[in-house]
Amino acid sequence: MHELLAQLDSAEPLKDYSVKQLDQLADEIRDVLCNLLATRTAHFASNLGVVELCIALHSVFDFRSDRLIWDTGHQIYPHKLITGRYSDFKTIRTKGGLMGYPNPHESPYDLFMTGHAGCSVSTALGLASGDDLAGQSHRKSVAVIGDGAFPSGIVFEAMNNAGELNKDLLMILNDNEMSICPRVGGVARYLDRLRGNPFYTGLKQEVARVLNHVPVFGDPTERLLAQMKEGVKAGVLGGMMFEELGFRYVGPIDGHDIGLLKKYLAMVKDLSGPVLLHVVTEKGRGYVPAEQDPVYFHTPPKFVDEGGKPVPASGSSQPAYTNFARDAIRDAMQRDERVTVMTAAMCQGNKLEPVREQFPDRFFDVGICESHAVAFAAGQCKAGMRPIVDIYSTFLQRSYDQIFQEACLQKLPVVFMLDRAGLTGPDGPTHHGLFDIGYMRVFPNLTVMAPGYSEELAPMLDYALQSDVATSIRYPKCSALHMQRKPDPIETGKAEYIQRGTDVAIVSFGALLDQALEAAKQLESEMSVTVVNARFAKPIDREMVAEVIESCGHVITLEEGALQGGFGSAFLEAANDMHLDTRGITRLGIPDMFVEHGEREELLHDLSLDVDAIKKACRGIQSTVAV
Ligand SMILES: Cc1ncc(C[n+]2csc(CCOP(=O)(O)OP(=O)(O)O)c2C)c(N)n1
Ligand SMILES: CC(=O)[C@@H](O)[C@H](O)COP(=O)(O)O
Ligand SMILES: [Mg+2]
Repeated sequence: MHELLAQLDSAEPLKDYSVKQLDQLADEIRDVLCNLLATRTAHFASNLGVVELCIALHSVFDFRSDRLIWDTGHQIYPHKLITGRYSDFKTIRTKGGLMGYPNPHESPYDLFMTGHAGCSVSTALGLASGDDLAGQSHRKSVAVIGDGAFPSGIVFEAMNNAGELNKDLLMILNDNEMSICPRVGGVARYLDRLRGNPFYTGLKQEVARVLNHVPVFGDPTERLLAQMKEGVKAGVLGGMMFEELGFRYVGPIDGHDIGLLKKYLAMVKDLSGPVLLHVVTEKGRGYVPAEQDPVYFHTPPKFVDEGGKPVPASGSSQPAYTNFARDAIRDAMQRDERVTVMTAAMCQGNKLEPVREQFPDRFFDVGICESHAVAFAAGQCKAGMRPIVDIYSTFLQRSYDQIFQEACLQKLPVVFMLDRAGLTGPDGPTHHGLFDIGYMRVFPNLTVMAPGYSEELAPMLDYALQSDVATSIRYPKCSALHMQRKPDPIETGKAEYIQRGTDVAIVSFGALLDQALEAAKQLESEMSVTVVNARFAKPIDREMVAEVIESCGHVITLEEGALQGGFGSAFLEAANDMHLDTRGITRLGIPDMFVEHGEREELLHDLSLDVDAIKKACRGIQSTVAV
C-alpha cells in the first residue's frame, strides 16, 4: 500500500527519485497521516501542510550531515516517516512510542528535542557557526519556521545576529496564514502583503545571479533602488524588512509543488550568507475538513471519517479546569471593566473564544510572545487595569525575567492563570507543566495557589483580582473534581480541611485532591485519614503544617509538579522553621527527571501519584517511580 515509504530506511534515496515518485511519496504520507492521526489527538493540519516541503528538503539536502531544525517541532511527522520511522509510526504519541516532536534519541536526523516555538533560527545559526569553527563548513544549516512562530522576539534576535555573522544559513518561512488560531499582529500583516506578490512560477536562471548582485549592506536607499532595478529584471520584489536585517529574501513560492521547491532549494543552497525563502502552504492540505477548519484540526480529538465528514469519537463529558477558568475570567470581566485577559497565541487551547467574542477590547492575543505578554500585562496593571495572563505553565517559562522584574519587583498584581500545570499527556517533556510551583514560589510579591476542585477556581480568581500582589493559580489539563460543596472562603495562606483523622494526613496542593480523597475512602476501614486541600503553596498555612504534624505525625504531601522547590519542599521548610519533627513527612510529586509522553493516567501511575501509590504511602510503603 505504501510502496515507497515502506522501503525507506533513511531519506537518502529521495535524491534519486523523479518528481513523479516524490509526488507518489507525498500521497503515501498523506494517507498515513489522515488514517492514523484520526485515532488520537495529534498535530493534524500542520503536518499535512508540510508534506511537499519536507520531501523537497530531504531530496535536495542530506540531513545526515546537513542540519535541519523544524521550529517548534509539531510538524515533524512527514520527516519522521521518511527518516526510517515508518514502521514505528503507529506508536506516535503513545507511551513508549515515538514522540510527537523531534527526538534525537529516535534518530540522528533529529537534532534537538523541542516543542516550544521560536528557537529554530538561533540553533540553526549556532550550528552553522559551530560547524565553521570545527572546520565543517560544507554542512548546510536550515531552519523551517511557521508564520505563527515567526514573530517571536527570539527569531528577530537570531536574525539580527545572523545578519552580523553573515553565515550561510537558510531560513524557510512556512507561511500558511495560521498560528493555531488565525495569526495576528503587524508581522502577520506584512506577510499578507508579501503573499500578495506574484508567485515565482518557474526557476528564473537569473534569480541567483541577480540576488547576488543586490548588496545586502550599505545605504538602504541605494539598496532599495538596486533591488528594484534588479528585482524587476528577475521578477523578484519584496521582503525589504528581511533584506534590512541582512537576509536575502526569495519568494513567495508555492510550497506544494515539489518540482518547483526542489529547484528553488537547489538554488538557495548555493547562495552565500543568510537567506530567507518564503514558502506558501495550506494548513490541512489534502483533507478538506482540515483545510476548511485548520483551528479545530490543529489537534482535533479522535474522530471517524464518515464519507469525508469527521465525526468526533465520544470523549469525557466532564468539564475541564480550563472551562471553569474561562468562565471565571468571563464573569470577572463582566463584573469589572478593569479586568483584561492576555493569551500568547493559545486562545483555542484556553477555550477563550467566547471571551474574545464578548470582550474584543479587553482580550489580547499577543502572538507567540510570552515575555511580551507578561511585560504588557505589567504595563496595563500600572495603568490601573487588572490583567489576567492566561497561559500554559510550560510556556510561561519563556517570561521568567518579566515575572521577576516587570511584575514582582514593581509589586504589580498581575494574575497568572496557569493552565496545563501538571502532566499534559501525549505532548510529553516539552509540554508538561511541572516546574511552576518552584519557579514562582521564590519571588517576593507573588502568591502561589492551586484549586483542588472546580468550585473553588472562581473564588480563587476573585481573590487574586483583589490582591495587591501578583498571583499564580495553577491547574492541570484534566476534568475538574466536582465537590458539591460550597468552598470555604479563600483567606490568605489558609488551607481547607476536607476531612479530619488521626493516623495519617494527606496534604494535597491542587487537582490531585481527587486521588487523595479516593485513597482516604479506600483506607477507611484501615486507618483514620485527614485530607487537607492546601490551596496555597505561598504563603503556606503554617498553622495547618503544625497541626497535621502534631496530630498525625505521618504526613503525605501531594502535588502534580516537580518535588524540588515544590509544595512538599515549602511544607518541609515551614516545618523546619517551626522546629517540628519532619521525619514522618513523605513527599509525593515528580522526582528530578523529565517525564516522557503518555496518557495522564498512565503517567500518574508510573510516577506513583495515583490512588494505589497514595494508599501505599499512607501505609508507610515506599513506591518506586517507573517512568
Ligand atoms: C513558546 C510556545 N508558545 C506557544 C506554543 C503553542 N503552539 C504550538 S504550535 C503553535 C502555532 C504555530 O504556528 P506556526 O508556527 O505558523 O505553525 P503551523 O501550525 O501553522 O504550521 C502554537 C501557538 C508553543 N509550542 N511554544
Ligand atoms: C505544538 C503545541 O505546542 C500545541 O499545539 C500543543 O500541543 C497544544 O496542546 P493542547 O492540546 O494541550 O492545547
Ligand atoms: Mg502557520
